[in-house]
Amino acid sequence: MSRKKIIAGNWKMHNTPQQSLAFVKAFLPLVADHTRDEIVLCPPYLSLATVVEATKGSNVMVGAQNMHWEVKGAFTGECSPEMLVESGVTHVIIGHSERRQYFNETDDTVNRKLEVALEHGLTPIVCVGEVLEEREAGLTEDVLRRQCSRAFRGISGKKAAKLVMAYEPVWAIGTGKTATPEIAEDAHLVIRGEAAKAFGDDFAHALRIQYGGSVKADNARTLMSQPDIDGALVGGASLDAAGFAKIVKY
Ligand SMILES: O=C(CO)COP(=O)(O)O
Repeated sequence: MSRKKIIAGNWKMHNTPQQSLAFVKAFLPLVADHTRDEIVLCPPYLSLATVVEATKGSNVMVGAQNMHWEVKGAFTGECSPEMLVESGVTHVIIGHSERRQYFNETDDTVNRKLEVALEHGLTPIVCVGEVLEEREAGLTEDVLRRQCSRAFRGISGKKAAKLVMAYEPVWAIGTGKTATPEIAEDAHLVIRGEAAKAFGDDFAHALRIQYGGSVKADNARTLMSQPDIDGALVGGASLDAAGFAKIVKY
């Protein structure tokens, strides 16, 4: 079975609503005929509505970069799954390493968010990946197994059908140091193995696993030609419409 690749741009804290609109206007014509892959833009919260509106009827979907696990409540500064769904958002990134590093995201909160995202019909993109010290200490596989098994805890394969995983080695994010296709492929196999343990072989076989970390137009094709790399989660290089379109069309 071939897995449809999913290529997502994580804009992080870039692009005001006006800047986002200008991006979408430039980007849509460049990818209008592209049906081979799923294309997702993940703007910051305040630009979500603008991007949803501007991409309506197109082949581009919209994801959030985070969300809370509760539907409502006294959680100042947070955004709920219900709010995302009502805004026309279809995808949500969960457990990005920057959230783990700067905003106290843990394997446990990732698990709670994953469960709630699935309950609300969102397509979760769950990020896992080791930091440099862990890789150098030979702990990559342990870290990936732990992050995956904790993220999947208590979740049924039936419910998890929409799940997308992203392998983002932290040492490759924003550093220009891309993982070699072999390193990425090995990590993807570990993640697929954990999915098989949690949800069964058929599920794992259908699961899409993106690679993220210094993906550029000139390395996208090599990465995505690996058998277990099913797309890309692109940071810096997704901020330029023409450049990101090139990645999408790798
Ligand atoms: O964190 C990333 C995507 O979520 C990757 O960022 P860069 O593509 O800028 O390395």
